[in-house]
Amino acid sequence: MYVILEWTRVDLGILLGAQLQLPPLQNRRFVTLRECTVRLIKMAAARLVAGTGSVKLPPVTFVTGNAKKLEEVKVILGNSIPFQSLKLDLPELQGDPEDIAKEKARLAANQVKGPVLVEDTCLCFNALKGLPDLRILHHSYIHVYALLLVILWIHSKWFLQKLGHEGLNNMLMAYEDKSAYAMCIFSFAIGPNSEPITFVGKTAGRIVPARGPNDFGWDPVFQPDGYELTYAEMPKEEKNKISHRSRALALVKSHFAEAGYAFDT
Ligand SMILES: O=P(O)(O)OP(=O)(O)OP(=O)(O)OC[C@H]1O[C@@H](n2cnc3c(O)ncnc32)[C@H](O)[C@@H]1O
Ligand SMILES: [Mg+2]
Repeated sequence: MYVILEWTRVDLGILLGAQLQLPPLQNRRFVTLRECTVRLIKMAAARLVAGTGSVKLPPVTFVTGNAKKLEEVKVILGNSIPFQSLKLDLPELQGDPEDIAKEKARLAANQVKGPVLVEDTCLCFNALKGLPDLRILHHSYIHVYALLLVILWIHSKWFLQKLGHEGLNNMLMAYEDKSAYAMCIFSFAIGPNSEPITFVGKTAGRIVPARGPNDFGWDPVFQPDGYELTYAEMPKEEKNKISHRSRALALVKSHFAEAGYAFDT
């Protein structure tokens, strides 16, 4: 039976963790008793196997073909997780965002033959009713698609390249609801044969006519809630404080801290 525990720093998990000399499970408000026990046992077992009190890993490889992503990841992670980067053009997969991220991690781990981190990012519009067919969208916009309730996510380079910033705005022309969210999913695979795990970060905002430098994807058309500036207009440090990417990476960092990985240098 699952028992829901309110997760505080003085609860059962912390007490168990302290007994086992394990780091606390961070950033979790609720956790099942079963999940807590399984995690603690897994971490303890991994450390016993490693024989050193921590799990030893070769350096993590962050695989991306996008230099702008890499810039942000470097700044956000700082020295918290030692990693190297590798530019691989992985296929632009379609489907459920978490599945895409996991598949990317599998493909990357198979090539790297070691621990990898990948990410998949998408911009999701809340208003569009119906999946657009790009060819029709280009000519007569959205009239044909008024009936189905759908969240459209724009997660491929190809989509943005085809439509441009104006095209993204045009898609929402007939709708009052310009709300959207940016979503980033990191996936970590410890090696080629391990099941990848995912970490999701989201930032809510809306789609606006393009403003600011045009050097990173859809940044000029996304204005996060609570701000008068688009991502592109914000100083980088400001974007990194509230971005979908930094929120997902906060979870990645917590995971690494909980697992207590140590890295070969
Ligand atoms: O090799 P990967 O990591 O897949 O790099 P990519 O450029 O293909 O990246 P995605 O598939 O995740 O992203 C799809 C599109 O979203 C854009 N994008 C990703 N993160 C963004 C961000 O923080 N702000 C604006 N655009 C972003 C990116 O430039 C692509 O055009
Ligand atoms: Mg991609």
